[in-house]
Amino acid sequence: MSIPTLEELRALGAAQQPTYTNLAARDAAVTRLRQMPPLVFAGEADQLREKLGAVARGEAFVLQGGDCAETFDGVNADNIRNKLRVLLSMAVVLTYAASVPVVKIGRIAGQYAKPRSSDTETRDGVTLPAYRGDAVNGFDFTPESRAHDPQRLLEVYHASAATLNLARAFTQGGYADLRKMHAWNSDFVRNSPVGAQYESVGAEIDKALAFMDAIGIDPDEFHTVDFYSSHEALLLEYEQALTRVDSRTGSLYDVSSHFLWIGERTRQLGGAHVELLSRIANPVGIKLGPTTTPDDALAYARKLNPDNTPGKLTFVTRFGADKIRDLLPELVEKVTAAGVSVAWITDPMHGNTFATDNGYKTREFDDVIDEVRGFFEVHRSLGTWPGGVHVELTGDDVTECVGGGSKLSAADLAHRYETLCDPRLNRAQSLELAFLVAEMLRQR
Ligand SMILES: O=C[C@H](O)[C@H](O)COP(=O)(O)O
Ligand SMILES: C=C(OP(=O)(O)O)C(=O)O
Ligand SMILES: [Mn+2]
Repeated sequence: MSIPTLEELRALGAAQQPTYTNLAARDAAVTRLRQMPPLVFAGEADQLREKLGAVARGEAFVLQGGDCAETFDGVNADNIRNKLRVLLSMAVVLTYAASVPVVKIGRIAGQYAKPRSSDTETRDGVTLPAYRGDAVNGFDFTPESRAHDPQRLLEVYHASAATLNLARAFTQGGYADLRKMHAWNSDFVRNSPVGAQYESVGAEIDKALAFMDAIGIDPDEFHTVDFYSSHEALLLEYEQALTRVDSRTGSLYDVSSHFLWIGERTRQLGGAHVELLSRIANPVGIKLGPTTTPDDALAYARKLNPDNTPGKLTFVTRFGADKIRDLLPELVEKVTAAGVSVAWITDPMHGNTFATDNGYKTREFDDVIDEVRGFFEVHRSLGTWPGGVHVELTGDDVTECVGGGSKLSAADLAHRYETLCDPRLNRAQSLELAFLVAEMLRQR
């Protein structure tokens, strides 16, 4: 395998790309990115691929989550810690309540570029380029801010490096110690029912740990957590510049992240995104929306995982709660019958987005849960493994998705609607989802 050039990739056709006007500045940014050290090590991507192999075999479950769109402003300790805390808390609930190993992957440290339904946005008669994520342009509604700026690609690199550095410190340096899981949520245990539920899991785990201590078992796994990064591989300039030859093996790795996925809007067979990800050894995912045929899925598997290596390929289905029970069975049946090794994950967010009358893009918590339930039902009926969930969430108490235990209404959304793209589950809704999914897993 060789690294495809940007010219080769562009010739294949690539949807959802920025339109830079200053090509010299674009090329200078790419040249600089090529000199930057890797953000992740190839060996870590290999480890994740092996863990995802266990998922493909039905022996482990994936929790993948984070912002729809990370922002440069969001690169601060509180924001990163809050996101990690909610993800690790959810993982504890799933691991303990369902007794299944959980592979933890953040939509983090690189999730800065967004595909959009429309190239433009109009406000009060003024039309400007749509916001495409901090990797491309600014959210402020001015011509200067909305211009596509290649210098932002370097800022993505630095923001990702800072985020990963703190994530590594938190997960390897003691904060994620299982003995401290009570402290992670102590502030909100008192005023929410799901907090109290979390506290009772914590108490049970404390008892189990005390018992193991007493008989002299103290494994490393209790002190540190294996945590991986992921984002949508959308911007060709960025991902190609960070695709490198691994000196150990001669294989190619995209060292911008451990796991990369291809989005629903850029999954053209024969297109640039599928080509680039077919060349790398990282574990990769592909989002599959309701128009995906079984033949498409088989073609993706041949192209992205020609050796049929378990863990190399993840199918992330995002059909919508109203479609999953009708459309998923045929896909799973034909892929399984062809002997294709794949980890199946559900994204119960992107097929369930709607706008409220008061103008907010939102999702209904019950629809999200219903899609996960449909995903479990289909896999259970076919004897295949429901391998994980992929969710948009934040560690903060935002009001972006309606419903959940606190019954957020459309009128409540104005209170703390902070996302720059899609609505995320807040901290309580995320933990509620974890308990409900743990229950579904337990019934296997
Ligand atoms: O996560 C991304 C969104 O689903 C995608 O960007 C489409 O959003 P839009 O319809 O607001 O453009
Ligand atoms: C754009 C996204 O999803 P999809 O490609 O499935 O629409 C996303 O994950 O934010
Ligand atoms: Mn999204």
